[in-house]
Amino acid sequence: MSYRSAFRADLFAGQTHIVTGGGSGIGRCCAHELAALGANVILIGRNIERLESTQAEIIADGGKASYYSVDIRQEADVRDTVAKIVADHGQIHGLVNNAGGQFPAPLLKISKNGWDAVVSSNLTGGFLMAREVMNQSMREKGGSIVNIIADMWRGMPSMGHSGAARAGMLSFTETAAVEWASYGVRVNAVAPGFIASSGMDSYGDEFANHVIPQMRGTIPSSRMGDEDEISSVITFLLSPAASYTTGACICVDGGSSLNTKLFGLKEHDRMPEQKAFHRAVKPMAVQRMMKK
Ligand SMILES: CCC/C=C/C(=O)SCCNC(=O)CCNC(=O)[C@H](O)C(C)(C)COP(=O)([O-])OP(=O)([O-])OC[C@H]1O[C@@H](n2cnc3c(N)ncnc32)[C@H](O)[C@@H]1OP(=O)([O-])[O-]
Ligand SMILES: NC(=O)C1=CN([C@@H]2O[C@H](COP(=O)(O)OP(=O)(O)OC[C@H]3O[C@@H](n4cnc5c(N)ncnc54)[C@H](OP(=O)(O)O)[C@@H]3O)[C@@H](O)[C@H]2O)C=CC1
Repeated sequence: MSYRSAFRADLFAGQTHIVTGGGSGIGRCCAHELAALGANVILIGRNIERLESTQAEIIADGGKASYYSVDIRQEADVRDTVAKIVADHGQIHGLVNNAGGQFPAPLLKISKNGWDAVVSSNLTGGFLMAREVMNQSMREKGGSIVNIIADMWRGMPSMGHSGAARAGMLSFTETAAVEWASYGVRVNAVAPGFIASSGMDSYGDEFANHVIPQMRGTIPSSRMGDEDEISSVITFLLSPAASYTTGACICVDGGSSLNTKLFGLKEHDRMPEQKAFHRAVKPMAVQRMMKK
């Protein structure tokens, strides 16, 4: 198995975990990590080619993976797909609600359809997946759900539709954690900061050449995160190490959500040796996945 996880190799042996958006970026990386830890991984997304290719990579690495193509915004399709997954694989132990995305635009340039497309991708879709997994497996057998949100604290300028949806997803996480605790189901969230994922490449040249360098200057850790740094926290939350953790949100952002925009740390505030130190240090010290 080529994915070098920080966790014990048989952590999820005999378990089935669903990763939405598992064909690319953070979801693909997480699918690799869960498979390397023994899980039977179910990949969900719309683009069959990407799902097929991630499945093939995992199988080539000696892991178990299947995929189901579905748009998480379509209620009946989500219900039928979860039913198929349960029929094919039995109990669902974990759900990673990672699928989502948005387009950069100021509020005044967002049409109703644009708003709805983003809110349904990042809020309604996650709710539908969680409700169906709960109704069709977890309410009988327990499980763990991890919702991926974003750094939307104090607003998300230029991505206001996404910020509103992610804030909603955090509230959903907290409500579900309370309502579903007595079923043995834990529900937590992970809020990534700026992660150098394949998804980040989808916003065009202006974003890559101007917005990303500007954002990088506001990150106390002086670098963007890597996909595996999100995946390891998802893995922790799915695992028994987090058995008393529910309704929590872990920010995985190199400190960026704490850096005040007014008088906060900027790139030019750092001493040259501090910059070099921060760039050199990455806790796990290995780049486990190639970005795709
Ligand atoms: C700081 C970074 C933090 C976060 C990083 C990440 O998340 S990383 C990576 C995460 N990955 C990604 O973000 C992946 C990339 N993102 C996506 O795939 C899309 O943003 C999506 C999720 C909305 C797709 O939804 P969909 O296929 O249903 O969309 P559709 O094409 O059917 O259009 C529906 C409506 O939206 C409108 N509209 C669409 N684009 C733009 C635009 N640029 N401008 C203005 N409007 C736009 C479109 O015109 C239409 O409205 P209309 O004309 O009928 O009034
Ligand atoms: N990278 C970053 O810095 C950050 C990322 N995030 C969030 O993390 C998650 C993963 O992002 P990342 O890996 O970077 O980006 P990607 O664009 O690579 O991943 C998004 C995935 O979601 C899937 N998806 C999107 N909409 C749907 C849908 N309606 N139904 C089913 N699948 C869908 C896509 O697959 P397909 O197109 O095949 O359907 C794709 O695999 C996203 O929710 C993202 O917004 C949050 C904060 C920061």
